[in-house]
Order: sequence, then C-alpha cells, then structure tokens
Amino acid sequence: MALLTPERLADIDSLRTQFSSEEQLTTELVRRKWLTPLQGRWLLRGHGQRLFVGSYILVDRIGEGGMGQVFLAQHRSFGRSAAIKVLRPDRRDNRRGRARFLREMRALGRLDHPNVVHAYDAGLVGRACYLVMEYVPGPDLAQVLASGERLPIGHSCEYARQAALGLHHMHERGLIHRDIKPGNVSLAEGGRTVKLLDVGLVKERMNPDTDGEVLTQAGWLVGTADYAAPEQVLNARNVGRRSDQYSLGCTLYHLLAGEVPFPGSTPVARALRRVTENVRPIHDLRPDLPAGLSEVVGRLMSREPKGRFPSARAAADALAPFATPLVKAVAETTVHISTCPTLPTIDGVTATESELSTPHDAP
Ligand SMILES: Nc1ncnc2c1ncn2[C@@H]1O[C@H](COP(=O)(O)OP(=O)(O)OP(=O)(O)O)[C@@H](O)[C@H]1O
Repeated sequence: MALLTPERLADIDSLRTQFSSEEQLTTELVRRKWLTPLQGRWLLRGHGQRLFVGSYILVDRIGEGGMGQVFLAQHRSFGRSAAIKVLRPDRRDNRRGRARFLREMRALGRLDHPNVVHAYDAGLVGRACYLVMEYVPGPDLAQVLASGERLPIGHSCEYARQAALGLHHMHERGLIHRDIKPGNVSLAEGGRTVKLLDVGLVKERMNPDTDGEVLTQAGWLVGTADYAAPEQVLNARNVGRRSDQYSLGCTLYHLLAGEVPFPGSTPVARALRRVTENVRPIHDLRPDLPAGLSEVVGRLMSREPKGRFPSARAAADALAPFATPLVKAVAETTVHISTCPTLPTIDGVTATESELSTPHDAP
C-alpha cells in the first residue's frame, strides 16, 4: 500500500492485530486521516492502483461531467494540489478519440492566462486519457446562483469582464470555448479571480462528426440550452468566437436578472426561443442597472454575430466601467482537502491500462 509512509505502514502492521477485517482497518485509517474516504473505498474494492495517475495520487472525487470524472489529486513528489479529469471509457476507447484528445491537449498547453484554468499535464496511462489542471476551489457561478445570493451589479460585471479577458486569450490562440455557462466560470483566490473551466475538451464534445463518441445534440442541449448562441443551436459546428460572447452575455444576464434569458419548460424549447426571439431587455427586470449596462448585455446577446462586439477584449472594455474590484466577494467552497493524508512515500507504482479503464467511484 504505497499510499502511506514507511512509518505508517509499520504502524499498520501492529494495528492489524486490533482489527478483525480489512474493512475495519481501512475505516480506522480513514478515521485517522491517513487515507481519504475515496482512497479507503477504492482500496477495499481492490482498485488501489487506480489511485495513481501519472505523477499524481487521487484524493477525492470533485464531480462528473459529460466527458468524464474530475478528481482532486496531489502530486506524488511536490505535494501540489491539482484537478484531474479522467475521460470516460466510451470517450477515449478508440485511436481517433485518443489522437483528438492529445491534439486538444496540445492546444490547451498553448494557453497561459490568469483567467483560464492552467493545464499542467496530460497523457495516457494505458488507454486512459487524463488531463491534469490547476485546482480551482470555486465556487463556480452556477453554485453562486444556486445559493440564491444576489450579487452586487459591479461584481457580476467584473466576473464577466475577467471571463471575457480569458476568452480573448483563447480566441487569440485560435480556440473557441463553446460551452461558456455559469458552471464553467469558477472563482479562485478567495473569489477575486475568475477562471474559465472545461477548456480544451469542449471542441470534441461539440463536434458531432465521427466515431459516435460525442454527445447527441439533444443530449448536449440539456446542460447548455440556456447559454448557447442561436447559430450554435441551429448547427453545433457553426460556432465562432462571437458565439462565446453570446454565451457570456447569457451568463451575465442570469447573474444580473436572477433568471435565464429565455425561460421555458424544456431545454429544446428554451434553446429554440433564442433563434426566433430577441431577449427581453434586462432593464425590464433590473430597472436599477446603471445607464448603458443594458446595452452592453444586449450587444453581447445580439442574435446576429456581427451585432456583437468585434472581440472579447472589446466586450471586456465595455464592461469595465460597470465592474467593481472583487475583494473576497464569496467564500470558497469546502473541499475535502482537509482529509488529504500527509504526502505519501511512493515506491514507483504506475497504473496500468486495466487499472484505469473504469475510473468511476463505484468500481
Ligand atoms: N480545474 C478544476 N478545479 C476544480 N474543480 C473542477 C475543475 N475542473 C472541473 N471541475 C469541477 O468538476 C466537476 C465536473 O466538471 P466537468 O467539466 O467534467 O463537467 P461539467 O462542466 O459539470 O459538465 P460538462 O463537461 O458535461 O459540461 C464540476 O463540478 C466542475 O466545477
């Protein structure tokens, strides 16, 4: 069990005599915080080797999206925290899928901006694709919205402004995010810095061309219907830089109005409304908005891409007069890093193909 230091391994030998089963012993190790609950569960199920991904050890499961699961992890030598996305087996289980993943990762490696999540590493362990990223503690803006907290107008504008700067950086390097929504705009540094998440894999998800390995457009709509640009709703391949502006506009609208711009009973109905209707001006819902902000939101959400700003940078500049600096605007979400055991000594264990083939938290 290379998760533990040699001293603790020695202690375990004596602990073994006190516990009649592996389960009781593991429960005790979790209670002592020598193992995290995730590590305890996986060890008990005989999947301990799956905890080792490249140079990292998985610590906790953060969540799951359409492409795979995201874990909190710790570097085996440096102890640095990171987030690791491990692609679902059906998204990676062919050569083209893996080649595309690596192409996307190379693109991601070109990005270097304070408002875009930083990628540290990516690779394959056996046939499993994983991406190691900067850990962003959050909360993300979806969580902020779900908390019911009414944000100051200036903070909402600052979130959107920083997100626009991150988008501009991506656009300059030839990348389009394609999935800007509150859940993909997260906060770091005690709420002072915005980070765009889910960068790099989105192109694969939104490009329904081959392999049968992408979500159907209807499936994609479920999570994104409220934020996708009209041209994107009509044709998922028909996405340009200005489509990201529209999605950012929807996100800002939601933050300011407390409701999505096109409410409706189903994702498809909501998505289609934006193709046929102009958005209700936001000052109808927020008459207290400063003069000019409603126009900026309206321009971001122009139905025609050419009606939007010439660049995300121009959008950021237009938002700047309405933005106020973020001074620890929100509390960070609780992360189970406190349950992370002290940095373990690793004796060169490398995960194998089969060990990572089903990296779910219910192996
Ligand atoms: N770098 C990161 N740091 C911290 N948490 C992250 C990071 N990247 C993703 N997450 C979190 O992991 C969870 C899953 O993220 P993921 O991007 O896989 O899915 P999603 O955005 O929820 O859905 P989808 O990808 O299908 O749109 C989310 O709660 C997300 O906030």
